[in-house]
Formats: sequence, structure tokens, C-alpha cells
Amino acid sequence: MKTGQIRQSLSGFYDVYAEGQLYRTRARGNFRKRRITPLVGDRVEFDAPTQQEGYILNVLPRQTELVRPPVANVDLAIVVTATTTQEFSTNLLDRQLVALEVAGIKSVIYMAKTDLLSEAEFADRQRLATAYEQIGYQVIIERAAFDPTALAAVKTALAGHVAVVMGQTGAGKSTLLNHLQPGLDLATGEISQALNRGKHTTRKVSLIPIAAGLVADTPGFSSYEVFEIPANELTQYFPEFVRLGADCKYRGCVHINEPKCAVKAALAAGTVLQSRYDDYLQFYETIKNKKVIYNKKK
Ligand SMILES: Nc1nc2c(ncn2[C@@H]2O[C@H](COP(=O)(O)OP(=O)(O)OP(=O)(O)O)[C@@H](O)[C@H]2O)c(=O)[nH]1
Ligand SMILES: [Zn+2]
Repeated sequence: MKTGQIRQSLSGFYDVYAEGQLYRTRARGNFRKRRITPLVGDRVEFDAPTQQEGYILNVLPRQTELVRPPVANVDLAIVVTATTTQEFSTNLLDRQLVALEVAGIKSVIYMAKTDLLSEAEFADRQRLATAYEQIGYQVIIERAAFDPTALAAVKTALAGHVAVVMGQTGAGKSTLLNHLQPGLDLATGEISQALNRGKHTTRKVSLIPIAAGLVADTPGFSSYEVFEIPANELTQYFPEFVRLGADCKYRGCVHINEPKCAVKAALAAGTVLQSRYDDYLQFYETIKNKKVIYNKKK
């Protein structure tokens, strides 16, 4: 028996990488009775008499599991953010960051399309980039449409990780992937559209080695309407609130109506971004209002 990692899945076949080689396998373990479908990124135990006919015997426990793209053990997300004034939204960015915090996936913010900005717009995005860095996120900001320094920074960030590229439609995900891996040839402007059709396509998903990491060739989605966490835990997914919250008067402070709240004090002092706090309140309300819906889930 060997141990390896699924690097690609296509019509019932799983290509497993182990000891420098790829093995084409099928699923045949008793994990199937437990309704575990192997995912790209899974670490698996398998038997392979030849490189062409192997059988997955066991799927090892997952650290993380994404639905779109269906990839296991992702531990890094490049959150591609279009910076043009029409497209840029701190709300959408914060939604993605919170969803990734909840999933236990580290985020790197990639600010794209800066070549389309005026000087004033660029200065504003730079100010935000600094603010997010202070929160604790790495921010990579393009200085040109094809910026080798930004690409090199992405490659460095990928080292040792299993990563996905996320972001809204038109953010520049395919463009970034194509620049990271020339020859990948993803059709720009087509991925979200294809996924949105919601058909059960037998889409190929693979992890491509880029620099010293692995990146899913299919970008992920940013529509996280519901956060499946209790509202009073939302604060845990805002790293700056976690740090400040230690100084709130009340344990379990949710930084809304409580007196002597360190988060609200920092907001008044201008050290917490107003947009972050506004988004926090909006997500908090969203969770409260969706309570009935997510309780119905089995
Ligand atoms: N000027 C400029 N245009 C860009 C940049 N990045 C992407 N674009 C353009 O923006 C459009 C959308 O880019 P994509 O890479 O397809 O965006 P995507 O995130 O993959 O979009 P979906 O497939 O819809 O999810 C394309 O026409 C790109 O050529 C950039 O840095 N500068
Ligand atoms: Zn507080």
C-alpha cells in the first residue's frame, strides 16, 4: 500500500501523486459505504499494481474541504480583488475573508486591475492595503497589468501550500492563473459563467504545481450569503477584533451595544476601519436573520 495525494479527478478517475510519480486510480474502499467521495487534494492510501490501474483504499482525514472548487486540504486562498471603483467592494472582500477564516484557510489579498485607476484611486487602494496588512493579511498590489514583482510575491506566498484563487466575476482570477502558469490557457471571463449554469458537468479539477506550491486550476466562488456560525462568534473571524476584544469590559462582548467596548473605542479613534465595522454589523444582522434557515439544515 502507498500513500499519496490526489492531484486530478476526471470522470471517476483519480490521479494520485506519490513518490515522484502519478498513478491513475479508481475509488474502491469501504469509505464509499461511508459516502466519502474522494476529492482532489485528498491524501489517500492506495494500491497500484501498475501506474495505470490503482485503487484508492482509504481517504485520510481532511483539514479543510471546499465545495467550489471541490478541493480538500486547501490551506491558502489568493483573494483576487478588482480595484476599479465600479468593481471594488470592501464588503465583498470582507465576506470572503470571513468565510475563509471560518474555513480555517489563510488569505492573501491580491489587488488586480490597478492599471485602470487614477492616481487618487490608487492612493486610496494603497491606504486600504496598508490597513489590511495591519489587520494581519498579506496584501499583494499590482503596479501594472502584468507585474512581475506581484507575480513573484504570489509565487513566494504559494510555497508549501495547497491554494485556490478566489474572487468575484471579472476580478482577474483567470488572468492571474494564466500569468502564474503560462500555457494553462484558461478562458478569461468564462469560468464563473460556466459554473453558474449549475449543470452537473464532469469538470476536470486539478492541482497544478506552481513554484513550490499547488494551485487549483479552477477558481473558487465568492458568494457566501450565509455564514454558518452563531452571530456571537462572528467576532472571532475578524482578527483585529480578537486582539482588541481582550480589552472589552465584558467577556463575550460582540461590540455592538456593550459599554466600555475596546473595538468601538478603536473605531472612534480611527484605528479600526469603519468599513470593517460596518461589514461586521451587516454580517451579524445577516446571521441573525438567517437563523431559521440554517437551523433547518440537517
Ligand atoms: N486592465 C486590466 N484588465 C484586466 C486585469 N486583469 C484582468 N483583466 C481583464 O478583466 C476581464 C476579466 O478577467 P478574468 O481574468 O477573466 O476574470 P475572472 O475573475 O477569471 O472572471 P470570471 O471568469 O468571470 O470569474 C478580462 O477581460 C481581463 O482581460 C488587469 O490587471 N488589468
Ligand atoms: Zn467589545
